Amino acid sequence: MSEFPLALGDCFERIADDLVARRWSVQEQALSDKLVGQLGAVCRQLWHRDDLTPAAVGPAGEELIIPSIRGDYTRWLDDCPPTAAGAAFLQVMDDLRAALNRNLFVGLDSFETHYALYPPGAGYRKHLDRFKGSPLRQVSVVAYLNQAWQPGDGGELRLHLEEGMHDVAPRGGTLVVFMSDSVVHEVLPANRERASLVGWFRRRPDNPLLR
Ligand SMILES: O=C(O)CCC(=O)C(=O)O
Ligand SMILES: [Fe+2]
Repeated sequence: MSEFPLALGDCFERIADDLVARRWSVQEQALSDKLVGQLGAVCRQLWHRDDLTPAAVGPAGEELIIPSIRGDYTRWLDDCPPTAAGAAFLQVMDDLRAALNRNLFVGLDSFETHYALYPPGAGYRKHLDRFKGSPLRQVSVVAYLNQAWQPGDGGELRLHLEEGMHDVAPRGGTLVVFMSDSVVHEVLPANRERASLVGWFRRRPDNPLLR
């Protein structure tokens, strides 16, 4: 049994069902307080030690840093000193990947993830996560690391859906999962530091069915 159990045991099946039915899923309290506390502490420590770098927009080779479009600071988990919490998060994501492959028949074979910190006032304008420079991204995941997030703190993830807009508060433990190629979304500015782990499940480059 992991040191960091998931709070909700059946959460992966519900995520898979939601993705089939409507391409997005929000699961509150999916990660335990302990795991959120430790991952959040790592993210904030990286931030306060100046170990996060301004995130760029645009395709590979043509990246630009434009804080009015995207104001977060990031670092790949793979590029951080290993921690038990980071390993536990990767294990949870691997279990989710297996559940999605079982239920959606999508050959997801790898996962990339970075810590992200939005300073107060920073956001990320409307975008899709799959674009020319990252054609292999299939499914996006955001795990929020903000304990005691209050209504009025801002920082919502706004999903732009056919049925209208849907805002998600970045409360610690909430997991948001959506199809990278079709769910347009944006991050609204917050009044306080907003920490998360953002990741993407990728497909094998050679699967013609998934193009
Ligand atoms: O932090 C979020 O709520 C979403 C972040 C995002 O859209 C991204 O990094 O691509
Ligand atoms: Fe995004």
